[in-house]
Amino acid sequence: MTDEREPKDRTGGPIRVGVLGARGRMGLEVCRAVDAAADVELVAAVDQDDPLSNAADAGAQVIVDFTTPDVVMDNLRWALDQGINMVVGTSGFTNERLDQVRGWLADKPDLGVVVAPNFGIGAVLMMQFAARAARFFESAEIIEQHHPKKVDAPSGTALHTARVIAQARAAAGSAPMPDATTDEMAGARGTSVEGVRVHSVRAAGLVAHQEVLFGTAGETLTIRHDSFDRASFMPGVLLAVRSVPHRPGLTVGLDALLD
Ligand SMILES: NC(=O)C1=CN([C@@H]2O[C@H](COP(=O)(O)OP(=O)(O)OC[C@H]3O[C@@H](n4cnc5c(N)ncnc54)[C@H](OP(=O)(O)O)[C@@H]3O)[C@@H](O)[C@H]2O)C=CC1
Ligand SMILES: O=C(O)C1=N[C@H](C(=O)O)C[C@H](O)C1
Repeated sequence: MTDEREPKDRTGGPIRVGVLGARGRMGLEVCRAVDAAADVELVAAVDQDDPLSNAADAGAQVIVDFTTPDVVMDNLRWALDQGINMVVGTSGFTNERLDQVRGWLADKPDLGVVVAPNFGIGAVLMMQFAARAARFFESAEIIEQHHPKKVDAPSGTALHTARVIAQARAAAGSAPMPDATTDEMAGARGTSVEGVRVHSVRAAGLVAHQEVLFGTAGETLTIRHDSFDRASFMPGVLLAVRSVPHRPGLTVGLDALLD
């Protein structure tokens, strides 16, 4: 996936990349990864209080956003208005937000946006395996674990996983999950995302981890993914940066890029 023979931009030069959230945990790692790859070039590193126009002025062809859920939609709108493709890792994407992005793209047929809840290849596979397993089990619960500086809960990955499990169960006509709880302290059963219970753990020492627990008569299946280092996300980010100039419209998740 980091093959340097990948197509570069249409002029044959390196793809010019701007990073938003460039001084954050992910942004710093993305700047390093872009610097280290021969077929992409870091032209702008923008963080809080820097003008977004730095990225457009530097001629960015792709903007990578790892900021916060409260500013990412404004960043997206701005980049599309500037005619710049976007790769978005920032969490907070509801179905409504995705529809809004599709609406913005409707009159920009040459532009592409990739929104990926998780750029870790193992995490993408974990979500695919969970979707495949969903129809075979009566019960499914998600336990996500992250570092305590994470601002959102549940994680974007957990929300996406819950949605794909719910879709697979609906398509299979699965019955509601068994759960006789009637006496519950608030939060004890996590939160329900489209009928799938999600539990969020925050603890020092963690990076990004998720278990999907399936159960049915006499057996359970646990699918677990661990990111121990943010380097785990970089092959996926670079894959999206290389792909997005050739993928008009909205791509959600890395699945289509890995086929
Ligand atoms: N899809 C994936 O694979 C992954 C997604 N994420 C997601 O990425 C996001 C960022 O995570 P993380 O790097 O840990 O968070 P950080 O808080 O470390 O980084 C966010 C950075 O964005 C900056 N920022 C805030 N507002 C703006 C703005 N308007 N313009 C430019 N920069 C801005 C922040 O500045 P300041 O601190 O000064 O406010 C900070 O430097 C989160 O939503 C997280 O869930 C994280 C890992 C992987
Ligand atoms: O904030 C993080 O760290 C992460 N955020 C993403 C999410 O919300 O799922 C991806 C990964 O879990 C790391």
